[in-house]
Amino acid sequence: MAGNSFGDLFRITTYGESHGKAIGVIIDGCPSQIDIDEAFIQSELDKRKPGQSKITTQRKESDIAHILSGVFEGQSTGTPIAIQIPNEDQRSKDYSHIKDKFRPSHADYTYQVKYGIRDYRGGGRSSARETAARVAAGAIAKLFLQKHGISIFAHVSGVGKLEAPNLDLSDMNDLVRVRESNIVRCADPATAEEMIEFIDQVRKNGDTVGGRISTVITGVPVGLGEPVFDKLHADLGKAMMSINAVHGFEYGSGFAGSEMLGSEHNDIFVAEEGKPTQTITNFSGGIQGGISNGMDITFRTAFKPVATIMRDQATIDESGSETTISGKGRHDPCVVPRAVIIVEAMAALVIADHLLKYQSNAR
Ligand SMILES: Cc1cc2nc3c(=O)[nH]c(=O)nc-3n(C[C@H](O)[C@H](O)[C@H](O)COP(=O)(O)O)c2cc1C
Repeated sequence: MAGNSFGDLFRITTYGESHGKAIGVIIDGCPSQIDIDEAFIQSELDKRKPGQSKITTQRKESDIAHILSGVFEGQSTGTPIAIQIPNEDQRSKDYSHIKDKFRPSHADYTYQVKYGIRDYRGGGRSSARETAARVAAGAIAKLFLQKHGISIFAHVSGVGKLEAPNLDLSDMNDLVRVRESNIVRCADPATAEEMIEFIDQVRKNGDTVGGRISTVITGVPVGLGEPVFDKLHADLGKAMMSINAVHGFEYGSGFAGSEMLGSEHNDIFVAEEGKPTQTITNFSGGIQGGISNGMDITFRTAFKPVATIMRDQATIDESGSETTISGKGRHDPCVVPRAVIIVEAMAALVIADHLLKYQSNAR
């Protein structure tokens, strides 16, 4: 199975399946002398772990990160950092009823046809359990970026047709506090309440619902991103689209920009002596020509309603015969509350990779 690594200079390789012994990540290229705050890595994993609230899957995993290498006396040594997270609460028998069946809109059919073998227990490698390894690596990337004054904030801005109003992004600490004060991780408390109620209703109906995550990255200097294929937004797009269940990515004005006129959409420069050049608006989402322009980087990621619903559905089995399938066990009615931290992690990995390219003077 190819494609288990991501990034060029700040590079991760993840391994492990949902119902194997453990999942983990090897991080290559993390610079030396970064303070590796283990409590921070754990707090990031805690935001993704299952069983957090009534609106997430009830699988119970403590998701304890074990750092196996690359850290000495609390600092990165510049050698590969390996982090392993054991699997605990597998209940693999919960999946025996779908052993020979293909879940509609999941990865069972494509994996079976491509590889001729698949770990049906929770989807094996196609399970979003793999993303815990990315969150651990993303935490290391965030610690590296912190040293350079770069911060990332994401929150749930939409669930189904519910949409949070645009936020004032000036106080990131306060936004994180509000986001973490509600189980849906929306930084607008009134919308959060509506979202929670809606997701709970969907869950009681045995169904699932999609949602959107908005992200802002502050403190990125001018010049990150390569001008042709490895544009900063292209790499962010790949990172986001590599997350399970993601169906859409847009940066800056995104699809709404295509409905505007150039005279409305152009970001006008303001030059003030002694200050970095700014633009009045930021429809470019902080990236022009594939290169960061010093403004906040903004993007949105859209997640589908995930496949496993607690209802009977028509499907086919491995012999191609028609059959029915019904979700059993523990599943997420809406994945965005847990995906917020995955989005932040993948964004951190992209920015860390591009920051290293920028520092190595690949301009
Ligand atoms: C945090 C998170 C949790 C998920 N939980 C579930 C789940 O409980 N049930 C499910 O069917 N899919 C779940 N998914 C989505 C599947 O992993 C994904 O739909 C599947 O691998 C097929 O890939 P695709 O949707 O990207 O095509 C989850 C995704 C994320 C990001």
